[in-house]
Amino acid sequence: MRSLALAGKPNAGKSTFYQAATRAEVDVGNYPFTTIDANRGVTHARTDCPCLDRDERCGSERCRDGKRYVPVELFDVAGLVPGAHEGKGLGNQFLDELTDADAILNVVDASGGTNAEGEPVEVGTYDPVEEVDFVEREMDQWLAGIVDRNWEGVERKSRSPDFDIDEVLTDMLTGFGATVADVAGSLRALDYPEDPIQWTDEHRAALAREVRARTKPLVVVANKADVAPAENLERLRATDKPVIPATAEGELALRTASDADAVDYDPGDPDFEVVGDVSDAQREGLERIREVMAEHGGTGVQAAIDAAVYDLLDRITVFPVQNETRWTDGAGNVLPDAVLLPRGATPPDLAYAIHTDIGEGYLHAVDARSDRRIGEDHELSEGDVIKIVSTAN
Ligand SMILES: Nc1nc2c(ncn2[C@@H]2O[C@H](COP(=O)(O)OP(=O)(O)OP(=O)(O)O)[C@@H](O)[C@H]2O)c(=O)[nH]1
Repeated sequence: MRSLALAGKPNAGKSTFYQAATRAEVDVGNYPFTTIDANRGVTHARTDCPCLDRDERCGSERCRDGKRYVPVELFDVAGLVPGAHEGKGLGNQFLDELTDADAILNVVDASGGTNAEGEPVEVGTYDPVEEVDFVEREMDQWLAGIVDRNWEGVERKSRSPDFDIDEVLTDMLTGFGATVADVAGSLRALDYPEDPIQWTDEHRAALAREVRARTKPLVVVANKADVAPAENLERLRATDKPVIPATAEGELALRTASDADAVDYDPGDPDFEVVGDVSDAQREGLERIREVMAEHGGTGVQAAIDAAVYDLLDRITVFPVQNETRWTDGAGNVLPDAVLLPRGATPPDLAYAIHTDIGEGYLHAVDARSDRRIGEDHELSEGDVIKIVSTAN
């Protein structure tokens, strides 16, 4: 799993979401992500820690009383405006960056208080449903442009006797994150002429749409839910996308207050408790956030990340250990790591995800909960605690 990208029109609240979601990070140097800069950081998916099944909580710095936070890269890309695929705004630079993302958090201003360019208008006068299609449309048109520009090459290759359209198109789209399965699935989903020379612009546009939908699934973050008319949220929910109402500003306020020991709050909690000194104005602000949380089950920031990781991308969390009795690594740390794997992953997949050497030297695996060996084809499950035995460890 590579990363999640925040996308949306200017002023929808992406920076606020990003700041809130990456705030708790302290130890950035320990992550395998190459570039960490102002717009690229670490957030966390939240799941149950396996230590909940033991007598004591594990004490990992990423476990808060059984709530486990699993690192995921998040990046925020500067303002996308309509026409970006033609180079408007920051245009292609934005779209290029999106190629890195496994899934997109499409941040929408659900209050309807800003227009397509992000300029303030009277709350409720702009239809946020417009914003739901817009990010997809920009990505689709941009990818269609890439396909168009490369089509002559595809036609040339089609004259070769061992021409394989899946392979040629995958080569072309691999930079966008497309696999052979994505390309083959896209080709089968629609009815295309066998000979690339007979393809029209519409065929290429349809292929771009299909590949994009498979490689960049999208969750709608209906932000500014604190001031959004209920009707807007209903209209957003009526689209065919997963929609998570959110208040990024509320989450940022809670995380800031939590850092200052003013409130007891863990990201993703449905509520919080005021535990420190706060001014009357602060208390009033916090109570307003509480009302929004009560209506939506939380601030929505953690829920949006979890929806992207666990629902859209269908990942499971697996906890590798070296000692299957104590659930520790070599240094005695309990449940030190959590790895996100695609559903259906097997012990060798986990071994490779830990390190290529561990994967190459794979011997067998032990399920630490049952203390039994599991086969190479065994499908791992959410929350599994697994010891990998490898010639490399
Ligand atoms: N009411 C309300 N306002 C919010 C919320 N989240 C963000 N805002 C406000 O919306 C405005 C825009 O937020 P930003 O986070 O800067 O928006 P952005 O999408 O990053 O904008 P660009 O950097 O221009 O792309 C700011 O004034 C925020 O305070 C929210 O949950 N509720």
